[in-house]
Amino acid sequence: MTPIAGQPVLTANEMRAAEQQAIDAGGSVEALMERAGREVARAVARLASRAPVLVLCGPGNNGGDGYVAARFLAGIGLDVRVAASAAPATAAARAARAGWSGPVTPVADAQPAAILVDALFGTGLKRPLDPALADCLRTLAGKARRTIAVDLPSGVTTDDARTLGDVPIFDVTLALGAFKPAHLLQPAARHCGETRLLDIGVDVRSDLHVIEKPSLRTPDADSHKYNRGMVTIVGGAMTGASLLAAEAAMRAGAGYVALLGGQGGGPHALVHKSFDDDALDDDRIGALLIGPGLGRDDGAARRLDRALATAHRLVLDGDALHLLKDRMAVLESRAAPVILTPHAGEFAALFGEGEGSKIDRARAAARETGAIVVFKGADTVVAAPDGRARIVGDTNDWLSTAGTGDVLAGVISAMLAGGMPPFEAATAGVWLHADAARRLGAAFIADDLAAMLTESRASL
Ligand SMILES: NC(=O)C1=CN([C@@H]2O[C@H](COP(=O)(O)OP(=O)(O)OC[C@H]3O[C@@H](n4cnc5c(N)ncnc54)[C@H](O)[C@@H]3O)[C@@H](O)[C@H]2O)[C@@H](O)CC1
Ligand SMILES: [K+]
Repeated sequence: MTPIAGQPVLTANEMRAAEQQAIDAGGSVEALMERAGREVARAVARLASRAPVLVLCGPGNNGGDGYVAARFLAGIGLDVRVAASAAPATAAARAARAGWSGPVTPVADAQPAAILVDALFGTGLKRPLDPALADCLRTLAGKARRTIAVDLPSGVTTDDARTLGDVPIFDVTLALGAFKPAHLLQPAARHCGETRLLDIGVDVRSDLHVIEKPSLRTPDADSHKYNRGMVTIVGGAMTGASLLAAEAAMRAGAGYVALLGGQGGGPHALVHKSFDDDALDDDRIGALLIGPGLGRDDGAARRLDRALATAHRLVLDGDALHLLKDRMAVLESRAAPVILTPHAGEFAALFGEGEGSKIDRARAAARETGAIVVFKGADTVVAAPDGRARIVGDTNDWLSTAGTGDVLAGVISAMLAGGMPPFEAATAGVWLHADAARRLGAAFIADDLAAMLTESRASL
């Protein structure tokens, strides 16, 4: 089993191309399938603890993997039964079927077993499952003690991570050769349960990766508050949100955090200033954050216009994104980097529903604006205008509470002010935010999250 952090994520076509390269380099589909099936069998054997296994095989190569896995599992003495939804339709699947010496029953006649292995469809799924087959899959999954999907749960789309119909929630999904978007993006990801990556000997590359632990500079004898990074936050109607962002920026490592035009409060280390040209024109500002608690009235719009007119590196969040809708053209004219941190609603308001997966949409928005786009959610995606993208691998659904977005905006601002390039700053911020949430576990509030950043930052 390979750790998830830093791993490349491939679409169905990219995976096929990678497999083809392995074949062109002297391999064969059959050899890849043999390896995939053997790795699946190893993983299933560990999960099965010698309980009876039912393998469901589809017509394609996913089914082929199922037949090979069944052969290996029987070879180590497990009680294995195989049921097929259709006859094998590829040469490799036919060869795999021929290698299975036991009986094959129709899926409709299959008896439930403690361990269910779903090898019906993988990256080749084209349409919803036939209703009768989907029904059998749900029933057999419901009666199993443990459900394991080979490559992908049958019924989820690989690239845009949709569910076609009522797909069971699996306990474990064994990703073959590489993670695919469906393993990470919602709603498909939740149907995968715990995803484990199996190495099938295919060299995989992508400009989309799971976010990994960043490497950050620690302060040294030459450090002072300004070269650690100065974050200036533009305040507004709701001071609490600005204060959460401010505390997060400090605990993520910024050397100096100032709040302009706020209403007081927050840690003593936070510097309060009025919102005026002097405060904004300070060229020591490493990142200017506007949006958390800004409000949406004319005063807020004036503050945003003033912030956009500066030459500072900008992080735009919350209300600033709402107000940005009428000001998109300004982004193109800015020389200094901009990071946008929309959640789904803000994203749709700015860029529309768009085409394709969340990754495709984030990439298109980054290309269109020239900004780094942090498309937030349980499956946060960070995209750069040049096509690089990262996706969070470590999620905690307890982050769905008020103020956690303000905390993220503060962390990203601290990374940007500390001198990281904007794409790296955004991904490092998302990692720190997720790490703090992981440390907190459950039922935390945004204030706890901001406070926990000290530990996350210290762990790097
Ligand atoms: N290509 C390769 O070299 C390798 C592929 N591997 C496996 O192969 C899988 C991809 O194989 P395939 O491209 O054959 O695709 P799948 O096995 O996912 O399924 C494709 C087959 O199912 C049919 N189909 C699609 N949706 C259907 C539906 N809703 N109802 C009924 N039939 C439907 C298609 O017409 C086709 O016959 C991967 O997920 C992985 O498990 C592994 O064996 C490793 C090697
Ligand atoms: K499957």
